[in-house]
Amino acid sequence: MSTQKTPQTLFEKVWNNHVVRPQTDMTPAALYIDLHLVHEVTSPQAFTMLRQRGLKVRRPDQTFGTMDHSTPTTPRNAFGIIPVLDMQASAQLDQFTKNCEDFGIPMYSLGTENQGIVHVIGPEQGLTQPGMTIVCGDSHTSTHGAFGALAFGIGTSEVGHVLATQTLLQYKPKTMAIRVEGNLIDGVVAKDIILAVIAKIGVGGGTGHVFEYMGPAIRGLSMEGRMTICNMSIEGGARAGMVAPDETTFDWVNGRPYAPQGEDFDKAVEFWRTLPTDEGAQFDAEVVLNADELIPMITYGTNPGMGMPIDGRVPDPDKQASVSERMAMDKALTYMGLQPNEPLIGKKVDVVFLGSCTNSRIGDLRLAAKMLDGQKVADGVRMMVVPGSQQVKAQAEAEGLDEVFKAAGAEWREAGCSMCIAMNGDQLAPGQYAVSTSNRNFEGRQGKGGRTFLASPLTAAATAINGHITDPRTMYVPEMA
Ligand SMILES: CC(C)[C@H](C(=O)O)[C@@H](O)C(=O)O
Ligand code: SF4
Repeated sequence: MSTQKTPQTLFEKVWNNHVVRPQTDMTPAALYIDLHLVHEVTSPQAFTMLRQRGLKVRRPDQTFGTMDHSTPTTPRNAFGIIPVLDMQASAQLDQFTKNCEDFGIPMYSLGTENQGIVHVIGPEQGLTQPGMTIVCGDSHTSTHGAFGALAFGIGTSEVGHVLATQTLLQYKPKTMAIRVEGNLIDGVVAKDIILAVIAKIGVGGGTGHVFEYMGPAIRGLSMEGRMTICNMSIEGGARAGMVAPDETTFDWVNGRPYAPQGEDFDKAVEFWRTLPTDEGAQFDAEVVLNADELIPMITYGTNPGMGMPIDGRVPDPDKQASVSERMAMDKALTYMGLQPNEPLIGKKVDVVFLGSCTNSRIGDLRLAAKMLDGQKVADGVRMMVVPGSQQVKAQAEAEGLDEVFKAAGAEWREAGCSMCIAMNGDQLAPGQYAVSTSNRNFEGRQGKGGRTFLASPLTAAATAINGHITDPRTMYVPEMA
């Protein structure tokens, strides 16, 4: 009898480790959830359901809350408090505090030292660890997959289910390998990789799949770069995105407050080393990209798949293969106020937004600060710098990055989702153009009538200086990568 085990992918290992009840032809699998993150927007009805049914939270110790979406990012008042002027937001935040208190869930409230965007604080606190299952009522939960966790967004009724049972009903997704060969050239960063992936496969390209990003270019990325990439997996239609854990991962997790400590950490690492995809394991699909050929990317349209190399021209709807593609592109270009074949370099912008769970970590801020050091944001351009968490903010201030941004004329704000979603007072005015480091460019996403170009922090900083869309390679400081 052969003792050889069938080679497994990273996803399959994590999935199999968490199946409580296997999937059948008729029913989904029940998966055990190691970490459940909650925020103020998608949890209220779930808590209402618990109250109505007289249920408790099954594992409050594996549940964690933070305030992020509807929190203002305006400066603190004389008492060090961030005032919430919007009545609805204020009521939502109060309700969230009450829900977490009533059910015994630890939570970071507005302005406190660890508060921030849910997908920034999980990794930062060491809550996010390799091999875990992680869910949150938020599509960008895919971010946590950068650690080799299986992490994905769930709906509000599922939030209730996980709160009550610590399990989730799921059909097993397929797998897709996204192999990025070669090495990035100067001025090209993780955000450009993921924008290129989505431009290649389209916003529906990953539907029903979990991505595993692999290859030398991914191995060469910092944890922050890997998080940027996993974050936008959902924008390629995927259920989740993962990167196999390695030394970069272990070093990053080591010493964080909720990470295993001392000997426990060593034991954990031993286990984490068993997680990477086995030689010969099969994926259901594969996509290959070459990092050497990538240049900075930017979107021109109203979904994240409408992206192109920054030195390209806006595509012509008439040249699209199908009627539906022609119509979609026509509509997008009309909304964006762009002409077919127009170059984007040189296009004037009104706002530059550096922030969101895609690009608001310390590495993103350092990158932009290097570009902005000693420079000025162009006249007539508003640049907002919004750290992803209070910890990122404190770190940036300790390094003097806030001074660089302020001296350049940018706004230095409190932590939160901010203009990524425009539900907290930070938003574009109708017709305004923004280069944004966030992940979504849908119509009205950053404010009614606002028009978004998604790009990297480097492209954002270069654009802020010139006041028009700029290829960061033309302003590149060598030691920047
Ligand atoms: C509010 C929440 C449901 C939403 C999401 O799930 O992604 C938000 O975070 C977003 O980015 O659009
Ligand atoms: S920063 Fe943007 S994408 Fe991320 S969780 Fe907040 S609203 Fe969603």
